[in-house]
Parts: sequence; structure tokens; C-alpha cells
Amino acid sequence: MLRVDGLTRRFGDHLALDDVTFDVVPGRMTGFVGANGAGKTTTMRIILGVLGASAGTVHWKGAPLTPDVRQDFGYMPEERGLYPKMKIRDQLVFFGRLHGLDQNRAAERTDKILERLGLGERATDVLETLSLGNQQRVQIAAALVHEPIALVLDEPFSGLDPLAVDAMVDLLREEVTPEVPVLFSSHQLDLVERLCDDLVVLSRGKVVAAGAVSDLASGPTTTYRLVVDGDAGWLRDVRGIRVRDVAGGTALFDVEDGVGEQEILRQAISRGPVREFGPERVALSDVFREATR
Ligand SMILES: Nc1ncnc2c1ncn2[C@@H]1O[C@H](COP(=O)(O)OP(=O)(O)OP(=O)(O)O)[C@@H](O)[C@H]1O
Repeated sequence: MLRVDGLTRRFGDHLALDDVTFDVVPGRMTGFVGANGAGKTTTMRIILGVLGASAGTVHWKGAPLTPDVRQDFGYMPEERGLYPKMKIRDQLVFFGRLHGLDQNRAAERTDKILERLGLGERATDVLETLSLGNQQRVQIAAALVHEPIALVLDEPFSGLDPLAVDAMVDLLREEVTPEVPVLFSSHQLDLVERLCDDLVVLSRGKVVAAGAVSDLASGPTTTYRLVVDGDAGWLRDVRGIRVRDVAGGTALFDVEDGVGEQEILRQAISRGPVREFGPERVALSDVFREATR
């Protein structure tokens, strides 16, 4: 497991990270979200050793992460960092070699990944002649070529069209074994909700929410939705609930502690047909908005 433990980072007077702690569990995709400037890139750079921490430690399997172990990580930096004038196959083989693969293995892995990303025919093209989307595919290939033991990806899907996102996600799922923890940052909440198992929400340098997406997004709710024939305005006079919204026969309301939602349902039935009644699922965007307020 990859653990970020009490990371703090100052830039002059500015506290960019304030005691940031979270786990990235192997075999699970962890989404890292937060508004611009929240500290995601800073955290990722510290994990990769590109930047030092003012305090705190990064742990790998219970021990402080060493440069040797980090060499086996895969990283897709925000500023990217491939060579524009180098042929993509040569480039990927080079990265594989940098991470310790021998020439044959680096070439084998490169060819497999390029094929998988639909870039087999472009292998001898120079990077800068590729479309931006394809350059981004090569960038993810560079992070994967050496069969990394952990993956840290800074905005890997930004600027990609939905088909390219799907291709990249398929590749990630294929390449990422149950031993590999994956941390990726993203601004696209819909994507995060679709892809991630776990989520870490950062706001102004602090972790404000963390856990399984399924728990965070649909967690315990006190909000209910009722749809009846006729007008649901009578709910406004019911004690123990707070009406959020009524539009004709559709109402959204919060139930206060100690008030049974079944009692509200009974009252609704006594007034006429009930078409829908149930807890309102909290969307991830609401969790995010609430957490970063
Ligand atoms: N080298 C630096 N020198 C000074 N301040 C910095 C430096 N790097 C980052 N910061 C500041 O630290 C804070 C966190 O920045 P960071 O880039 O980590 O945020 P982020 O969550 O990745 O944002 P974005 O989503 O916009 O990339 C910001 O206020 C930023 O201005």
C-alpha cells in the first residue's frame, strides 16, 4: 500500500499542503480531486520525489519510500515531459531502459503498449507530429512501459475525447494488477465517479473527504424524494421535516432526527396515490461541493 502520511509543504508563507494523510490501496483506482490550487500536483510531486516535503513521509508497504523503490513507480507529470523530436518507439524503449528494463524487454513492452493504444503504425513517427490526444497516449505509455509497481497520474485524461478516455481506461485496467495502487487526479467528476474505487478530496491543502466512492456518493442520507398525484405542498406544514423543494406533486425534503420517514409516507398515502418515495442518492458533485466549500 502507498501511504501519504502527514505531508506538509510551504512555499514561503503559503501553506500549500497541511498535514495531508491518505492511503492508495493496491488494485484500486484512487481519484484525487480538488479545486485549482488545492495541492494535488504538489502532493504527487512529493510522492515521486520531484519535490521535497516540509514535513511528513511517503510510505510504501509500511516503510519510508526509497529512491530505489520509487524507480519502479510510473508517473505521468502535469507538465508531461516527453521529447518532442524523438520517435515514439525509441522514446518509450528509452524510458523502459531508464526504469531498469533490458533492451529486449523494453522493446517488447513498447510494441505491446503501442499496439494496444492503436499507435503501432506510428511507432517511427516523431512525437510532435502526433495529435495532442495521441501524444497523451504516448505519455501514458511512458508511465506504463516498465510494468510499474504503483502509478501516479496527474490529470491523465484532460483534453481527451470520450473514446480516447475509454481506450486509456481499458489499458489501465488491463495493466494494473491487484498489487498496483493507482492515484490519479482529475477535474472531471463524472469520470472520477465512473472510474474510481476510492476518492480523496483536497481543499486548500487539506484532505476534507476520503473513502470508497460508493460510500461517499450514496452515504447515509436524510433526504427523501416523494412523488404524488396532486400537489405536495402540504409537506411544508408537517413537523419534523425540512422541505428543500416542491414542484407540483414532486417534493424533496430532509427528515430530522427521530422522525420516521415511514410516517411521512403514511400521511402521503392517506392523501392519495403515491408514485415514488425513497432516499435521494447524493451525487458525487454534491459531495465535492460540500467538501470544498
Ligand atoms: N513552486 C511553487 N512555488 C510557489 N507556490 C507554489 C509552487 N507550486 C505550487 N505552488 C502553490 O501551491 C498551491 C498548490 O498548487 P498545486 O499545483 O499543487 O495545486 P493543484 O491542486 O494541483 O492545482 P491544479 O488543479 O490547478 O493543477 C497553489 O496555491 C500554488 O500556487
